[in-house]
Amino acid sequence: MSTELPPLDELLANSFVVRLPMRVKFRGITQREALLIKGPEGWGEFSAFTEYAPAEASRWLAAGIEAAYQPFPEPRRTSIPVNATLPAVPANQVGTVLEKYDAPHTIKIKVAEQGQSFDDDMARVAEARRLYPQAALRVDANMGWDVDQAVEALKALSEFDLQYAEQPVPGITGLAQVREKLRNAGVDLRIAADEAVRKHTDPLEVSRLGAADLMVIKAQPLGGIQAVLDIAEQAELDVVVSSALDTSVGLAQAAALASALPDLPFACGLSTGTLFADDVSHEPLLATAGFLAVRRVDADLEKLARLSPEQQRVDWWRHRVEECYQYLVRV
Ligand SMILES: O=C(O)CCC(=O)C1=CC=C[C@@H](O)[C@@H]1C(=O)O
Ligand SMILES: [Mg+2]
Repeated sequence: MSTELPPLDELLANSFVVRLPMRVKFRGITQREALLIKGPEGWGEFSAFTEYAPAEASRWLAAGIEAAYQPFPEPRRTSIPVNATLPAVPANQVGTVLEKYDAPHTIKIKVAEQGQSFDDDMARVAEARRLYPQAALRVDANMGWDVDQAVEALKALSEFDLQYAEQPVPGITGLAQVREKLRNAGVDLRIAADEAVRKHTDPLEVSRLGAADLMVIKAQPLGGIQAVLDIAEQAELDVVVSSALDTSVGLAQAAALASALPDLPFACGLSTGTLFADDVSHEPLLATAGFLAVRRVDADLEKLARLSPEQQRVDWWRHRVEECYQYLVRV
């Protein structure tokens, strides 16, 4: 990366910190912070989750720099099928949350949330199925189960006809075990790897070991469009592009990634703009009837000013850029 890195002071001079309010709690947060970079090719986003250490967060910075300084790749498609994302809300809120998405054909439902029970998951998925009988449903446990819990839970949830289950347990071997146990029990449910790809030192190990059926790939966590296209090319598994809960600027980069892949067999998790109550552009990247346009998104300066958090958070993000930049210089 070091040869392509712009000077740090140039990056900082063109950086803007925002905090977006969310309509509904997701991943334990109700406000999403991000640092946006204005570059010669357009806007880029750096929004590694605040608990991530610099080594991991630096890949997100590389992605933000790529978006601001490099053109997006030649698209193979101009519109991307996307899934609605349903946070781990109580069953009686499922309708209200999903109503915000325009005619979703695919819905990803969070399950195994800390502090909740398996009955909560069953009720949430049952309600989504009742309201959207034709939709493809998938679940994401974010590693919230152990192997036995996952097998039991997924056997029961399969009743609702699931497209796949994302990262039911931690690790790569755990995924392989869940997959095999489900097969042995006669449950033919695809397993997708997410954290086992984006948080692993080698994102391709899942594929090499055949531990899952699908790989979730994300532009920011994996270091940008080019890095992910390389991973996808080497992977022997189907890939699903997903968001990193980015603002519309980051979603545009993720949609550009999806637009450049040779095959796009599954709807992408890029409808998360709907989870925000406000965004960085007057033309946020939101799906229409389950499809997202492939286009650059420019942040609006008036919005950026209005969404700027207190100075202490601005300083924190700028310092984080400096720390992550040092990592990228060394790579
Ligand atoms: O894939 C989607 O439908 C939306 C994106 C999404 O679920 C996520 C975005 C950001 C952080 C992750 O915890 C989460 C995921 O696990 O896939
Ligand atoms: Mg996931």
